[in-house]
Amino acid sequence: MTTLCNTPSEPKDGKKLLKKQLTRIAKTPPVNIEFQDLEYSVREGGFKRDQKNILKSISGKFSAGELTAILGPSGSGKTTLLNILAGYVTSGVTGTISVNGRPRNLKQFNKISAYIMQDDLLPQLMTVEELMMVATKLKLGDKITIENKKATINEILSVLGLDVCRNVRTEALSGGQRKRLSVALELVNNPPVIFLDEPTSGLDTVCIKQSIDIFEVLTAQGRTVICTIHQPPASIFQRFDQTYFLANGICVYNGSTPDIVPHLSSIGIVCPVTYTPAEYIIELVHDNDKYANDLSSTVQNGKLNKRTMNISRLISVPQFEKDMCEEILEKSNFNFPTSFWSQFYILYSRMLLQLSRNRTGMGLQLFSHCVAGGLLGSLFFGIGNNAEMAVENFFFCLSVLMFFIFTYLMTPALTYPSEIKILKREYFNRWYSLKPYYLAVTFQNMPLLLTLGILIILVTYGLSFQPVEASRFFYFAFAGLLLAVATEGLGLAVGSIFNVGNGTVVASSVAAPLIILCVYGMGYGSTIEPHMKIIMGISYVRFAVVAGMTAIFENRGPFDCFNEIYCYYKDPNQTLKDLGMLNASYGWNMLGLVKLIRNYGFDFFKRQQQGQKDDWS
Ligand SMILES: Nc1ncnc2c1ncn2[C@@H]1O[C@H](COP(=O)(O)OP(=O)(O)OP(=O)(O)O)[C@@H](O)[C@H]1O
Repeated sequence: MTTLCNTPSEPKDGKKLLKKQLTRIAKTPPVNIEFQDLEYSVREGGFKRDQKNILKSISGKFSAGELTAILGPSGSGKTTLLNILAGYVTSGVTGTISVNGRPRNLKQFNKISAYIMQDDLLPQLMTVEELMMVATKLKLGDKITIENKKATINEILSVLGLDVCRNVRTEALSGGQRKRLSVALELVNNPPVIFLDEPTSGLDTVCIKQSIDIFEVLTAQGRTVICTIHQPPASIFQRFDQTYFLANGICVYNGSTPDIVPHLSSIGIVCPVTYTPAEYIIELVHDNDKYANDLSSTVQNGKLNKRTMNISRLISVPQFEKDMCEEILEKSNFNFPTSFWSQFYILYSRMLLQLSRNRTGMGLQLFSHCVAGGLLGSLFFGIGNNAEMAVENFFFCLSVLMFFIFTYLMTPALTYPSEIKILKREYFNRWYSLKPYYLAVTFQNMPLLLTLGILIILVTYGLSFQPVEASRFFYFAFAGLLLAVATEGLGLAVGSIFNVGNGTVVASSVAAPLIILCVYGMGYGSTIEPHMKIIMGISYVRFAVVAGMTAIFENRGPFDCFNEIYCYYKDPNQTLKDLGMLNASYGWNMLGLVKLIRNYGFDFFKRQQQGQKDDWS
């Protein structure tokens, strides 16, 4: 069966027999989405002075029980329309969007809809079943028993044809399996509305057919399934109940798929027999505003729906009377099904599992710490009690802390940008709130950071012959580890805001002034200008260096002098004085460091929230 322009399409009567059903998650209220005079514009160009209209006063309605395709040439605004309907983009949008006849309440709507984005980014190093279990635990909450959760997972995996790869890790899945897994993860809490951006891109025809089979199953159970799609093959195109065509931000067709050819004929456009209607419309309107405008006026830019038959797959929804549907939607409050600590526990366990499986990453970190430890230990070997090496002793302290800065600033700045996409998808689809995620991400690297941090401090402290006093070692190690934690927070902040390329530049540009400010006044510490002291307070590295130096130098006996006639740095306080660190308080500097950790972490957290708000509230 094909849907070339001269062949009739397969009728949609809602009675098509489905091979597999989702019985455990089948109940869902019908949700109809209507939009009127939707406009979206962005500012672009130098100084963002030019206004670009991406969607131009389009209207339309997508109903429950209908599989809808949004089609159009590249750049016509398909993804933009989906982003707006899903609530992912809200700023710069005008017009009305209503859900079941009422203005869309975005918080409620987010709760009842799922948005599967084009980048099917999935957490690495986890199997299909493990990911499904995480999604089920987060989305179904503690009230559902583990047996029920497992049964739900089994059913979804079976219907989506993923049971054969349930123990396969995500990086080994094929493109089609990854896309289906993205759908499976969102299905566990049975969203009545599913948006899919290009769910078939990069798949072969067999995989596309499998995906459409699944969408048909979901639609027939009362869901509203809307997906953007590039030129679909004939056999796929005819399986969509409704098509919404865009060209350059306007709607050129809105109606049932089988009605396209008669509609074109009625306005004098004869679709060649070798084309599918989708291909032909795209070719007609591509770079041809006249055709696009003419076609758009025939459907009043989406206000008119061209359909001559009932295309809904729903025969009736006996279990959901109208009032009941509204009640279900009303009750969709903003609460998460799991508590704060459950979310933290589930997310933290997932992060630890991923970390523990990243053997290469752990091996590299261990290697870099061992190499750096050996290098620093041999460079500063035996200087710890030598008065002539007092300045080198300061460099020793500085070098160990610099190692922490570069290691823990660059690693998250480079690795976090890909994580942030997973966070955006999961948070947008209401898997969890940001606070437990932030807490989990802050603590995720802690076990490794503490182990490797103590290792390098132990090696360098020992090889440089620093005082063998447990308290001094503890204070020095504590300053170094706290600096590493603060720096990792800063690295996360950079990684969450910038992509890898920009993040690298920003991270090194941030580190440079912090280090310059930290060593300012070296050698003339007692004469540092008051305003510079204030500016130096910005550098949290300075707090750690002062705390580290105080830990090693304060309240200790004189250094060994090999030249008895002139031994300037015999008194440890002389070094501290020349560095401007005499009488500095270890406690206050550590407190300053803790405060900055809190601020950097908080900024990161705020940035996440702000970013999400910009996008959809
Ligand atoms: N934030 C933005 N700033 C500037 N231009 C934008 C922005 N968002 C979208 N656009 C532009 O709007 C147009 C429509 O983009 P959109 O991604 O919706 O197209 P599309 O139909 O999904 O394309 P494709 O099929 O190639 O994915 C494009 O020209 C795009 O460059």
